[in-house]
Amino acid sequence: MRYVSTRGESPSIGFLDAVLAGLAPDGGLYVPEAWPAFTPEEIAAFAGKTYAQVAAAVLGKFVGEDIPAEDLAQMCDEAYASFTHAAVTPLKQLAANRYLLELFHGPTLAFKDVAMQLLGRLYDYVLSRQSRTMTIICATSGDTGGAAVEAFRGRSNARIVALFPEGRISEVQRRFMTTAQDANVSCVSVQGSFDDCQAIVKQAFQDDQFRHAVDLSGVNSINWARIAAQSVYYFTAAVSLGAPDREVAFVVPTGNFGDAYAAFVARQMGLPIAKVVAATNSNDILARAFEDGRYARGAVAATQSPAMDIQVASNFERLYFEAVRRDGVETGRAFRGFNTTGSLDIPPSALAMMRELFAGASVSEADTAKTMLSTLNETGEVVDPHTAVGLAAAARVRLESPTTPIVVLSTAHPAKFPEAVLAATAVVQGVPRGAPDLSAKPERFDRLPADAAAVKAHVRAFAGK
Ligand SMILES: Cc1ncc(COP(=O)(O)O)c(C=O)c1O
Ligand SMILES: N[C@@H](CCOP(=O)(O)O)C(=O)O
Repeated sequence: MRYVSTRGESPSIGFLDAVLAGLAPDGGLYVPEAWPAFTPEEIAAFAGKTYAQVAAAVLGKFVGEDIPAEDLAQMCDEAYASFTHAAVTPLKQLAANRYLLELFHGPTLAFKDVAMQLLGRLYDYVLSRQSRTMTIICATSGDTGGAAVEAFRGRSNARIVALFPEGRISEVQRRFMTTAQDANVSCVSVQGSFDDCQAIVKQAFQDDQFRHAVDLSGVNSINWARIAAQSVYYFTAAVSLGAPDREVAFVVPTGNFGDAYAAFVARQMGLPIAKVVAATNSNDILARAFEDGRYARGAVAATQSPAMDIQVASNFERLYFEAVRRDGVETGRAFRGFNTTGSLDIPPSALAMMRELFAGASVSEADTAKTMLSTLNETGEVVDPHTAVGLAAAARVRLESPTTPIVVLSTAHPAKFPEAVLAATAVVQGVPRGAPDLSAKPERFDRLPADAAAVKAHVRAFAGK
């Protein structure tokens, strides 16, 4: 399996090289050169398999010859043994044809653990064989950073720098990063937004000298292994609801568009997905793009669902690339232009292709809070504000067939956002049994301006390069 850049100007590379590379040298994102697929019989055979077994089968399609099947299977077994629920990502029925897919049973209580627990092992596997130590940089609006720190802390062949926007993530999210005392972890509070943090990460990858000096890698959803690992739960959920003989729709709380795009990947591989609704908070760049065909950045607003306070949805470039029939020159032109002007007009044929699968829905702050309360009253479930955005969007979904099950992704445990949960529902939400109480642990982080040069200097000093 080879990987090509969405901007068409970088040579194709193998799976492990794509994983370690982060961004392609031309500034694009890596995608598979051709889509691997399962037959309906192969998908049906996932029924009754463990999560780790399905993960190994799905990931195996992307890994190709780069990792022997038994090694990949062992990594999947170990990664998903770190989850506290036997099903790893259990489905919970809320009403007729309405389900929650709980993705928060990993060590940092957010869906990011699903991919990150695997990535930590994948890096260890490759880097130990190459006797190499890489510097990982990641931008976070709260959850990627914690999951990445947890997955990489204490590892001898990787150091990690997590950039988070100052004052714009919850205290629990921050503590999942900043209480790690391991010498290979550096957390940085950046005086700016998540978009600033992500732009700095992308700039760092495009500085060849810096990239080589620190041996840079990235574990945001830039990294194809993140997307591949996140496509697995669409298979397990859909199969348990009757796929491949029955279509399923998904509502995905969305920010950087990695998770919703992973649903597209699952469909490319043969999973019958009727619809994917990208549910946003008031940072609604994607909802607007699917609605009016204009992908245009707005000012970032702080919301109760801070992990989705994003106005530049990195993975939209991957979808655009598909929608313009894999024209790398056009994708490069469009996204270089977007970086300069802050907007791009989606060609009508590309928009039509996107709308075959995707719809957007933007949810107000008032509706998010109301949904947390009504979900508690009607189902007894306390949900986090990101999940509530998904549930509120799901209430608006009209599908061609009313019997198609609608699965809302529950992307974080409510304990990560106790203030928002308390304000909306009057419930005092503590961390679940077995999860660490980080509230009294000392924190350790640096503060920097939203400036790529300052961050790169910090990373060099941290890496000793
Ligand atoms: C809790 C939570 N929900 C939803 C999202 C949005 O996911 P994505 O960025 O893949 O669109 C995030 C951030 O990634 C998150 O942390
Ligand atoms: N919401 C994310 C933002 C980064 O997304 P990623 O999927 O590209 O890592 C976060 O919580 O950090």
